[in-house]
Amino acid sequence: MLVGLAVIYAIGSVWLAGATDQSLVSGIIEGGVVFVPGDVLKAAAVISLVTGGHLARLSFVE
Ligand SMILES: O=C(O)CCCC[C@@H]1SC[C@@H]2NC(=O)N[C@@H]21
Repeated sequence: MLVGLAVIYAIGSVWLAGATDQSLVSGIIEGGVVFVPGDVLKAAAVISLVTGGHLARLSFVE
């Protein structure tokens, strides 16, 4: 999950910097860093659900 996010941040930041004619540092900040707090919370929620077995107990998840 963390590796996947890192790949998404890397691709998105480089793309954003190029598409908006910003420096790479600005692209990394606006395309990666600003999303880190929310993504950490989402990852923690998913890890909690999976390790707690809650997803497996839901009837719509086989
Ligand atoms: O098109 C947009 O408005 C921005 C999309 C950004 C998607 C990325 S995926 C990683 C990061 N975490 C999110 O929740 N959104 C951004």
